[in-house]
Amino acid sequence: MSQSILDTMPGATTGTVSITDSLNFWDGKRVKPREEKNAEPVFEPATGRVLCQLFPCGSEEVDEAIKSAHAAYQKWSKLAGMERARVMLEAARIIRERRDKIAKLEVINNGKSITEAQVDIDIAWQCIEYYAGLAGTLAGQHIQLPGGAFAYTRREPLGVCAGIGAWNYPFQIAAWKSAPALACGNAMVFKPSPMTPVTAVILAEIYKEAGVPDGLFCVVQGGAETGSLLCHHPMVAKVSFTGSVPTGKKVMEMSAKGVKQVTLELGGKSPLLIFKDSELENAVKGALMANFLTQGQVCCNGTRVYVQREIMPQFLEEVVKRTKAIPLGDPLLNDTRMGALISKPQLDKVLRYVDQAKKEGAKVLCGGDPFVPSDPKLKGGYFMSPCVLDNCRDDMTCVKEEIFGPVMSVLPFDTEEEVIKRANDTTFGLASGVFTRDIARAHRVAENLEAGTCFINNYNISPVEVPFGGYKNSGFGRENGQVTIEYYSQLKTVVVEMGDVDSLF
Ligand SMILES: NC(=O)C1=CN([C@@H]2O[C@H](COP(=O)(O)OP(=O)(O)OC[C@H]3O[C@@H](n4cnc5c(N)ncnc54)[C@H](O)[C@@H]3O)[C@@H](O)[C@H]2O)C=CC1
Repeated sequence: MSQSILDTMPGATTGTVSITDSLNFWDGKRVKPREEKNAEPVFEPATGRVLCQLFPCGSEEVDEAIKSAHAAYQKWSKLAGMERARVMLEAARIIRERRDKIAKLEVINNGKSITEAQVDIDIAWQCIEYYAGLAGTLAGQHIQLPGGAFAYTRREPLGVCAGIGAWNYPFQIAAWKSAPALACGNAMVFKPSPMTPVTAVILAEIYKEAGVPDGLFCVVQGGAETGSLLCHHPMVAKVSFTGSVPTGKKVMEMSAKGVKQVTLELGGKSPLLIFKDSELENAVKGALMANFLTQGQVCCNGTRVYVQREIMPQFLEEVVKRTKAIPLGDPLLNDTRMGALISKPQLDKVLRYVDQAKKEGAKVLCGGDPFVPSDPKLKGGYFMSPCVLDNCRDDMTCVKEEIFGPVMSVLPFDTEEEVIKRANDTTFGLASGVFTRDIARAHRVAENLEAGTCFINNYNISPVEVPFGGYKNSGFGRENGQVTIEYYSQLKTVVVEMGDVDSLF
């Protein structure tokens, strides 16, 4: 039981945890893999040790999970919103109570710093609490028609929804997808990234403990194959996906075959515009928040930092000073602010981007190297020093492609008109940001940037009340906020005749 792994967390340190519990969950319990074949090792990023083995679910297991979700859906969808809310609030309470233990387990599997993981878990329970609050408000409309006839609409769930997650926010993504789904009366089968399989099943156990019907939130483990089984399954009504653009396109294609609804939360290469009238210290802090959370592996990061030419020297001096001072190392230590990247291949990929940037003429002002902490147990970890690149141009690879690592590209600009054009010259459109003291400019820039979010005088804050999602290739549909109810429900119109049928025939 998860209790046991969570209960070992208070004393756990980096490099000491192994997980042998099975990581699938349906019918209200952990389920052993049917066959222990095609095992994939799951690593602890801070040490490079094997944390556990992942056994991908095949078609029979996926089918079993979906059927168990469907049975739960039939019970759950008949409850009043207020009844669902009560169970969800209990789940939120349990998460809040175990927050530090869950955060620790998340760090061991993901490599991010404990301070950040604690925030992630807080955002997860807040999201469940928020949608619990909305569950009781779901309602339709009443429309009067001629002759006393009338119509009304019912907001109904979709059925079994599939959630497919990325590895950068494992527990939080599972909460962001399941909370609105469950609030609307749906069930969910969730597939975490095969690199971070460990905490979604803790969420499943907590929902169960809070009182959801068995099967309401299931976890199937696996990679692309298991994910495509979910997308193709005829009993899945909707797929909500977080991940890369190429995979998102495949998910949409597969879902189209069954006319399933999709929400796609994909990658980005977001611009951050810093005008010369900005409060410089805040702008610098904003640029760090826009680039270095979760070792830079954040989809909405503002990795193209456009700085107005007049303030470039002061900005660079301050940003480099603060970047060099980021405490890097054992992610379970409270003082650490940057941990390890998710995997060796991801680390190598990010380092290659830095090399490529140098070849194309960028100047490394700091970082961009592999980092070996002095603690011997961290020698095999996937660490690199956070990097600031100067002398960047819009046509460079590091400015055009999503790096998904701690690499900030800084570019000079002269005018507002010019920088908006350059900022929008991308196929992505997830987020954007602007620092300025000029209130009219701030709103004008926000209006003109082609992105799903624009942060004014801050960056990367994501309160659960606020919708989150992309423009252009960064996807569509939204997570968080009231609007997400629309993406997990459908409207039924009921038309009521009060007189005789006026037939044309
Ligand atoms: N917009 C957003 O909210 C976020 C976007 N991302 C994006 O995700 C990427 C990094 O995450 P990864 O896990 O490497 O992305 P990925 O696209 O490789 O995988 C995402 C998920 O899809 C699954 N998957 C892979 N192939 C599949 C297929 N053919 N059918 C169904 N499922 C499949 C994976 O197993 C994983 O669970 C980055 O590009 C990043 O920008 C990451 C986090 C948040």
